Amino acid sequence: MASPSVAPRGLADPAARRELVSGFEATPGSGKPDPILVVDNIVRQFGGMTAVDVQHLEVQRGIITALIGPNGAGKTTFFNLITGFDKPTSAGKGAHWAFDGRTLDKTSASSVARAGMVRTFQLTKALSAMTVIENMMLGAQDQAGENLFKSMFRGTWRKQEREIEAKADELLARFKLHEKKDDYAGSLSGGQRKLLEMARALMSDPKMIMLDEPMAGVNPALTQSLLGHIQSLRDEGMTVLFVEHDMHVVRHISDWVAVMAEGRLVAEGPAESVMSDQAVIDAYLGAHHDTDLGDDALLSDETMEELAEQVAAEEAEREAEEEAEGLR
Ligand SMILES: Nc1ncnc2c1ncn2[C@@H]1O[C@H](COP(=O)(O)OP(=O)(O)OP(=O)(O)O)[C@@H](O)[C@H]1O
Repeated sequence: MASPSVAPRGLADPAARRELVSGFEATPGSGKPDPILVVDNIVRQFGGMTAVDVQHLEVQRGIITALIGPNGAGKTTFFNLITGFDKPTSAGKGAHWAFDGRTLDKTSASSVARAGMVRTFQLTKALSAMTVIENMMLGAQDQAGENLFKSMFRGTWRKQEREIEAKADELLARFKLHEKKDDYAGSLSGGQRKLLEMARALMSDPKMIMLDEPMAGVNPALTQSLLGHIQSLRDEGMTVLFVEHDMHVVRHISDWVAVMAEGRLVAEGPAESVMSDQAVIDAYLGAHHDTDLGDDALLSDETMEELAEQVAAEEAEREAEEEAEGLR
């Protein structure tokens, strides 16, 4: 029987997730009971330097997996390779990866997205010069590709456009960006940009969303809201794979953690055990000595509330200043 493409809602229950991951072997490349992504022999060299050399990785369907590792470990290059934005040096020489049972070895980036594996993109200069809703519509176009093009000729374009716009409106409301709909994306705050990047990726109803540093440049108040959004996607049955440097965030939301160092997968396991793994500590310390491997106390509700209050006070101050300027 074909495996379901979306995980059962049962994984919204933390106890069910703990039970599921407790059955995974905490070793690099370990097998998973229902992997949505299976990667074999992905090597990428730049000149004589091996940036990525992942022999085997399985990503379990329906949970949040974090991909961590020190600077230069190869995480972004790995994301680029499996989403078709770069080509492995091992292509044709044993490189193989499959998503939801479908081989993606020779697949273009747009076909990977259509298969349901969608990554977020940082807002480039060009995207920043477009409005929020235009970004959302473009997100749909990226993913719908040929089908959308064909439908324009079939005369169903208007209907489809209306449907897409309705979906964009719904997502913008969910991510509290609706009031910004007609603003330029470039005018959004760091956190709002991250929300837009996520909303844009969701326009294609992905099965797995891949987030590259979703918390970078986000203020503490929005961090909590972004974390909540990521968790709700998982609770609705989506698989999440994310690269993140902030270990507090990794500890807070990951169900499972995979660690890369010098291009290789060096550890896998639940966050707490991975972060006390000697190979992981060595990899981080070897790369840079000041890494904070995360102290959960800093993410307590009380701390988050304090930070949220601080941010609210700063925002109120800024608004008052802007108002005063407007009256002048
Ligand atoms: N286009 C390229 N040409 C040459 N070297 C590259 C290229 N892209 C990446 N590299 C090198 O490959 C290695 C892995 O880089 P990558 O950006 O994938 O690491 P990363 O784990 O994402 O790092 P960070 O956490 O700092 O973003 C680094 O040594 C980087 O300098």
